[in-house]
Amino acid sequence: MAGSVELIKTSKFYDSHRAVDGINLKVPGGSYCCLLGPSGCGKSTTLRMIAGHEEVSDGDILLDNRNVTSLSPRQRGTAMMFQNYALFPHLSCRDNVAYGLKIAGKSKAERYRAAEEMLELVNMGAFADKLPGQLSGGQQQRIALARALICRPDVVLLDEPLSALDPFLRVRMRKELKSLQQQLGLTFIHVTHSQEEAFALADLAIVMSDGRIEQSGHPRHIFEAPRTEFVANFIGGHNVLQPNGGMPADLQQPFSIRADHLVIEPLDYTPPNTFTRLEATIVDIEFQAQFFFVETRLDDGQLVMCYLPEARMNESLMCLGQRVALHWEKSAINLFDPPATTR
Ligand SMILES: Nc1ncnc2c1ncn2[C@@H]1O[C@H](COP(=O)(O)OP(=O)(O)OP(=O)(O)O)[C@@H](O)[C@H]1O
Repeated sequence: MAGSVELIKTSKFYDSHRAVDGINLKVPGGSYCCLLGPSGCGKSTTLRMIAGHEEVSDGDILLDNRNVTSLSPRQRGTAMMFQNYALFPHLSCRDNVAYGLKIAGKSKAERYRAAEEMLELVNMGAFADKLPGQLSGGQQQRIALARALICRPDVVLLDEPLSALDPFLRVRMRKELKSLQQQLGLTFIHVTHSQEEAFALADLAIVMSDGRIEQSGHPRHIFEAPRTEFVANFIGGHNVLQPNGGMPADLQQPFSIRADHLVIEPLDYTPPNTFTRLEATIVDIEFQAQFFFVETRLDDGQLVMCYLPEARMNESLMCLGQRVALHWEKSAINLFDPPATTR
């Protein structure tokens, strides 16, 4: 399928600072790929290099196996949608959407016909004559998307496209983005801070840290088996623990265990021998609708969080300061890659 993107040992230096550090990445055509990571890890720089808005310091970028590293944004067949939508405030929605075709030298009739088609595609046909300032955030986002799509790109690059929206609209618009991407069969590369957003959208999630790729793959696979301590901490829902005297002797290295894979029982409970048992003290309890978040402290000071479904919450057992026994099935332990092979 058209729209494959490949980065080969691609780096970006700002003076001596390595914003992106020799990353290798293959995004198959037609994928929904999310670049995910904390602020400053190099997501937007990577996206801008793919778009051609940022010069590559080292390495190559291939689009459909064609080396585009030194081509201008317009020569690449990509379209970019910016965080603040960057709509022209004095132009109607029709003219905003048609803008790319004007630059490409198309006639007014041709660009208006195409703009109206795109406006229909994003359900904004009725707003063609409005100015961006007359639209809600979600509507502006649809116009920005129509504008990005009008030149029929194979690859759409989206920099934090949902961050300006309130939480309710964000969830609605992310469903629309995904359904449009599937309907058009395009490659979307979407930058986000939000693990939840990336996991909901991506068939391919790329977790970045400090200019490098920590882990890439299907979100479900990343969640089931984070390869590094950083990934386990960043995606959330995991406890990263250091082995201590109370843990099985074969656990010699840090490991992670999912918060929803832990069981809390009274101290006198003895689990089957396929389980690890540790004693802990409850230090925090939060009600979070479908489940309770219970934080405990092991005797060596490590904090362990547990998600307990509401139905399993025993209010007499779960109170602050209570001593409890934590259990987890040994098979639920996730071991990280040895440091030398993680990057
Ligand atoms: N034009 C620039 N000049 C100098 N340094 C830059 C420039 N743009 C980005 N950087 C630096 O490069 C690193 C990566 O920045 P980038 O914007 O790619 O991160 P990001 O992961 O997208 O962050 P955020 O989520 O906050 O947007 C940061 O340390 C940033 O300060």
